[in-house]
Amino acid sequence: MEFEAIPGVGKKTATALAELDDPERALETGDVAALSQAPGITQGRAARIARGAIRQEHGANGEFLATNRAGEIYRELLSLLQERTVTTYAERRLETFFPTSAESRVKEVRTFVEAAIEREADAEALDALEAVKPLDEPSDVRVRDRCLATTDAERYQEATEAIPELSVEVVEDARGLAELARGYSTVIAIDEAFAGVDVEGDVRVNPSALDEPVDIVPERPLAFFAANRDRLRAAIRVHRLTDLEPPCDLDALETALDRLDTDGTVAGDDELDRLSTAVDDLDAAVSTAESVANDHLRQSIREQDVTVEGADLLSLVEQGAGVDSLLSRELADEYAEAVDDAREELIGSLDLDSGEADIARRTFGDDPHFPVERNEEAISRLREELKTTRDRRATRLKRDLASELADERADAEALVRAALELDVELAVARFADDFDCTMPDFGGDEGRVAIDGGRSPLLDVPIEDVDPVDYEIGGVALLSGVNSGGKTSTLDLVAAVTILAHMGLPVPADAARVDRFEDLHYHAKTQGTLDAGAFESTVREFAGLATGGAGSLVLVDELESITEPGASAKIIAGILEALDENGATAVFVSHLAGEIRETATFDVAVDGIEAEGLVDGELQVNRSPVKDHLARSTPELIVEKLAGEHDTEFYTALLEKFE
Ligand SMILES: Nc1ncnc2c1ncn2[C@@H]1O[C@H](COP(=O)(O)OP(=O)(O)OP(=O)(O)O)[C@@H](O)[C@H]1O
Repeated sequence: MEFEAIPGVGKKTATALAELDDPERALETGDVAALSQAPGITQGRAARIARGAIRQEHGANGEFLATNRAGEIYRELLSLLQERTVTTYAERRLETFFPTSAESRVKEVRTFVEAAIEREADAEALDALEAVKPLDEPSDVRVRDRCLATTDAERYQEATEAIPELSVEVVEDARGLAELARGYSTVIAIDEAFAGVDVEGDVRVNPSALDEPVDIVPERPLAFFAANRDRLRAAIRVHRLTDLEPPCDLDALETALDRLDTDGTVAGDDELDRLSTAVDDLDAAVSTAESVANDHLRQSIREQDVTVEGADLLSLVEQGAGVDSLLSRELADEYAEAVDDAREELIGSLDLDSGEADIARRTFGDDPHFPVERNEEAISRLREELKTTRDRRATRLKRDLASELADERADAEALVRAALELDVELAVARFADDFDCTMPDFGGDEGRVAIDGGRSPLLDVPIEDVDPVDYEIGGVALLSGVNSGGKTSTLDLVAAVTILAHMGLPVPADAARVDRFEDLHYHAKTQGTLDAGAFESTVREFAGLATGGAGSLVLVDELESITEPGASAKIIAGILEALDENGATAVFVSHLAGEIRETATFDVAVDGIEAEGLVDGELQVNRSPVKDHLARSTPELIVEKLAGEHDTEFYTALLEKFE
């Protein structure tokens, strides 16, 4: 894939993307988490890149949102979707949904939505989602007791890139390897030429080492899984709590994670724990055993009546023998018992196996002595034996777990990706549910929008208080109506439904048909009369639309305030004529509908939002515009109300002026 062909992707970003494992997949699926793994790319930037890639793939190059107000409505809708996400991933991923006239893209999102709106999740699943984050690659794994060695500069470069966790050393020959072996516990020579060399120390020749990184650095998968343990556990929980199909055996992955400590070492192995404790407690255990023997012996001596015949005593004294020979002669059994006790104490407290116990027994010799003394040499041997067995076991466990986890890596990534994508789906599902949405009929080419029971999610009233609106547009129309009757809100509703439909998303209505438009021009109400310059640029803007607006949906709110009413009506009539001629679809909200209709050279349709009457001085409005009907205005209704209440000629005369 030519990354630089993606809109918004320059040389630097293209190089960063190329560093990813599978950038094509990430771009195609809008996987902002994977894209943001590329150096220097944030999740926000990743969303923009993914959007560019989707545009390119579907030929969706034109900007659908042609005006500021259209862009604002899109952003408000996007926020409503984003508010319903739990993860930052889903928030950013939703930014890859945009309105477009490209049918294939709309179809693609509609397929996604069909599955998404079936999704359900309870509070517990949403809570589990909180802890799901894109997986992180720990960058600080350094292994200092092992190194790679080569004689070749190119191989050196290759090795530093393939295995950055280890130092790579350049040597001249086998002697260089021997020197390295003095500084590192293990040296791995990666050149074929070293095959068969015999060097002192742990020097291994492995020309294919760079292709087997897990064997060389089991710390890599261990560090990866240790760093991501909580995220993976959360993703496992999400799968268990929802109907997501897991990509792997969840129990097996969980068990493997349980065997891993946060620092990347293996946990939960009883034998390794036994050996580690034995090494740590050895000195203390020997001291205790020694005391046991001495206490025992002291007690025996104290309780013993030793009778020595005079001749024997004489011979002992003459030989210069010490009390030890007396001990050996008279208390041999007691001594043996005391030493036995000490040995059993040592073996028992350190929980030694039979081989280790044989060495441990030598800690206390059979020759009687008082006090009983330990044999330092035997203790050293026992310590060495325990340490070697412990380290060997730790290495083996590490390797086994590393290779098991390395095999699980792709599944683990898929697991987290699925959980994060679920959050995107759930946000769409909840949006659809909260606003009672339906999938619109999309794709006709008659320039029509028909909304049945539409409820604008952008209104300033709670959704349950929104009056449903029916409105159908096609061709060019004026929308008249009472003050605060809901004209602007109707334009907002048409814009929102059109934008959502062009995003491929469900719309807040009982039913809707939205034809395909090239773009949406929505002009918000102009605030106050414009000065000459601003007036000129507004007219110019509409001139562009009037000539090139075929296929556009044009929504304009009260353009009349750009200049004085008489001139405004003429200008609006002229714009409508041009739009009508080139086949655009347009709705212009105006209080001058009557004047514009009279000025226009074609039969412009006028729809109206009308008050059904006044109840307690409050307007009762039918929010759905009535077709081909110039709505009565608010002042007229007030006069009508006064005329009804007071039977005076003044009010009747005023009322007649409106007829
Ligand atoms: N469908 C609806 N359901 C409930 N309330 C609505 C609806 N439409 C509009 N409203 C309420 O009426 C208020 C006025 O609506 P809006 O601004 O759209 O009227 P307008 O006809 O454009 O007013 P103006 O003539 O002043 O420009 C809104 O702020 C909202 O509170």
